[in-house]
Amino acid sequence: MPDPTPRVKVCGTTSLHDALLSAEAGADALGFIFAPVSKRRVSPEVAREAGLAVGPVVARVGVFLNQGLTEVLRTAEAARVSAVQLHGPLSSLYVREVARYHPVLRVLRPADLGQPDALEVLSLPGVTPMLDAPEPGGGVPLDWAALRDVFPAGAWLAGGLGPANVAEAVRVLRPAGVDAVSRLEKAAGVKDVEQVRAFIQAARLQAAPGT
Ligand SMILES: O=C(O)c1ccccc1N[C@@H]1O[C@H](COP(=O)(O)O)[C@@H](O)[C@H]1O
Repeated sequence: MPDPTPRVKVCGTTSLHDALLSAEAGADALGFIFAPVSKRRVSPEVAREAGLAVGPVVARVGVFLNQGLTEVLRTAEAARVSAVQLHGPLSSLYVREVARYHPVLRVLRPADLGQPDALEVLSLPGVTPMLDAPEPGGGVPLDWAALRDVFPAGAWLAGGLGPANVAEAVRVLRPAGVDAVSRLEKAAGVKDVEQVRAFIQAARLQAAPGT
């Protein structure tokens, strides 16, 4: 039986200080956003330093939005991330190419489910789907009940998750992992330690047997 405890990713890490804060709070993965449009954008150099500091176990995920293949591969290498998260309307060929070099979290919107390209992505080795709202980093939750019958096995969940609602999301969809950013901040790109701790605890609470 698969482990019902979701992995927990804290995204939008922009400093060494916040990387250590999230790791000490128990995060399984840290997200580093390299999308130029993001108010949480971080340089590969800072991501690399922060990623090295959290030790061998915490995953470091480079987050990209509709960026060129060469840019993604070069940035991921420079930042020494352990996985890549891909947002945007990307072909399955592109996703497959990135997955030759890095484990991939491929972000899909609910409307993508059932589309031929999304189905192909779900079958690619080394690619894990993540369901997110149409506007990444927007803090808007998905309709979990509506997704219950179509949520892909082994998928991660993002979109407006925070300490107050993550346990319910986990209860409804049983995702393999959860990911959040905007509800864990005191300002854009700056973590709120209480929210980070509470998010990680709440995500794991509902996973206990019998709940
Ligand atoms: O947060 C951003 O600025 C961002 C920009 C570009 C791509 C992804 C981004 N964030 C991702 O958005 C989701 C959920 O965010 P939220 O919790 O709803 O605020 C998460 O996967 C982040 O990695």
